[in-house]
Amino acid sequence: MDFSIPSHLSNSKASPLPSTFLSSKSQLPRFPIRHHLSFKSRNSLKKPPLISRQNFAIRAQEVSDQAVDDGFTLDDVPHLTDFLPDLPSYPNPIQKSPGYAIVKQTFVRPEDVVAQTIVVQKDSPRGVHFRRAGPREKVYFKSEDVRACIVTCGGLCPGINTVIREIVCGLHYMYGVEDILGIQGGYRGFYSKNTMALTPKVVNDIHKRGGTFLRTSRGGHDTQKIVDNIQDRGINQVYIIGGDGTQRGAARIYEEVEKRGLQVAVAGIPKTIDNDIAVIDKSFGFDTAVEEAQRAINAAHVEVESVENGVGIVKLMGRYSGFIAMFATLASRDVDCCLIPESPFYLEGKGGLFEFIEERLKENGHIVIVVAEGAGQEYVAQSMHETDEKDASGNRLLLDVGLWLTQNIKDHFTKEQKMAINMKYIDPTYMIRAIPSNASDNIYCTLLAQSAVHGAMAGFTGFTVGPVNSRHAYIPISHVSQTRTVKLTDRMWARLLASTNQPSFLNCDQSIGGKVCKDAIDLINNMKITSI
Ligand SMILES: Nc1ncnc2c1ncn2[C@@H]1O[C@H](COP(=O)(O)OP(=O)(O)OP(=O)(O)O)[C@@H](O)[C@H]1O
Ligand SMILES: O=P(O)(O)OC[C@H]1O[C@](O)(CO)[C@@H](O)[C@@H]1O
Ligand SMILES: [Mg+2]
Repeated sequence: MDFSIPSHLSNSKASPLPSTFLSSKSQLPRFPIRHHLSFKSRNSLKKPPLISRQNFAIRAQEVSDQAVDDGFTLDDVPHLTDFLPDLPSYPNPIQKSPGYAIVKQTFVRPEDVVAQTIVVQKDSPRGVHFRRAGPREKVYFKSEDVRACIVTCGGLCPGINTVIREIVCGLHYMYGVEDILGIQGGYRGFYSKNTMALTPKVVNDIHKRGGTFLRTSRGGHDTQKIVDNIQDRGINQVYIIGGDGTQRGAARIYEEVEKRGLQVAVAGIPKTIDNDIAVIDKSFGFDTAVEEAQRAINAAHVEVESVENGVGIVKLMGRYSGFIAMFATLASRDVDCCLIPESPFYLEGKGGLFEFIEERLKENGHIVIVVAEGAGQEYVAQSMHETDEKDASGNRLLLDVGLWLTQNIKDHFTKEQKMAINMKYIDPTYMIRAIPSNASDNIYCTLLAQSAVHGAMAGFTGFTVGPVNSRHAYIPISHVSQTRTVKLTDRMWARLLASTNQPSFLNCDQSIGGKVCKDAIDLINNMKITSI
């Protein structure tokens, strides 16, 4: 095992690091390293040696006294040697693979990190950084000893099959791994279904299909049973593709694996159609879904502009986050109003939706509204029989805001005999996620899969891979299991309002809309101003 300090770090002249990275005394990198203590078991484990890995020479505790006050933090991911300090390493076989043999810089430099915030001011602290993803000089598995498995959990998303395919091909063609198992039907598949052998031949065409080749499910996460099964089957690399819930489950698996001291690398690949995963730039399949949503919006627009007083409503996915609706609206320019879960709205009175619809109908003869499925749930609940139904994973089941909105608009205009309207309601929710990924998502999926494979082979564990400011990084799982929502105070929402010229629903004069407006204003006042 090579725990020595890389030569370029022990010699300041040869170091590629800027001088501020280096301590004048030791010439070691002065990175304060933040480990994820949310993985509680870390504390109880034996401390690794001072210089524990090939990549970063010293650990947080030891560098704290040397750390320069430039606010640089490495938000590090765990490594197998943290709890298996005597694990041997091997030269990375990738340098002999046909693809990489001629690459100029085959390996990611150990000190390469990715900044979480790239817009900074001259004097601002350097901030949080993540390890850059990619192949490392040393690996902690012999190819012939690897027994990998792949599991997909949660809802569908374009590109899952591409990720599966590229994990299999990446393991096989880059690292010569031949033993790869598919876990079928989500987490519960670990202990209730047979596995299937995955080879490049088996997965060759699957990226052309929507859905997941391995099938999926919600619920059924039993950490003990899953890790028992991993142990019984001799699996030592686990690739887990799924959303925020899945990543929380992956964190539990990692913790248990560490507790049992198993040489098992746990790698998460973030998947969600809602784009609600924190830290990463964007989730795969999101662009494909937004593109597919254009077809529904376009259909609504064609319908409503061909009739008198046409009102088109398109319901799109987005349980707690309105990213699909927001981006589909911005992309389309046929949408007059976009309603998302994060932005409260109201129907009646001044500044309300009815008033806006009437104005647009008078002005243009038609209107298109995009509504995210999670929008306005509290109002729907007031008029429908509220239930507290949850899916198998514990996610609240949503009431149908599309039908509710359609009915309320119809009632308003017909009952009050204001004007005869022509309502067209389109609900393409599942259609936008059940398709194969587009070209750019396919490439993105390939990068995610290959980065995950490099990370696991290099012995990293308890990590999720994803792009942060366009560079792929290894991110502690606990970060990405938080739900990201649209921030009304970010410029992107302002851009949408400027594009549609829809009401912001912040007029608090009316009694009917008053509570909702007040909530919205309170919400905005309590938000930190950020920008995109
Ligand atoms: N806190 C948790 N601990 C352990 N497992 C969890 C946790 N939350 C969710 N899971 C498991 O993760 C799997 C997927 O969760 P969920 O159905 O919420 O989908 P998701 O991964 O969030 O994807 P999406 O929301 O995009 O459909 C389920 O099998 C569920 O049991
Ligand atoms: O497949 P199901 O269980 O109907 O889930 C639908 C949900 O999954 C998502 O696509 C992803 O969380 C949501 O947008 C949607 O509410
Ligand atoms: Mg989720």
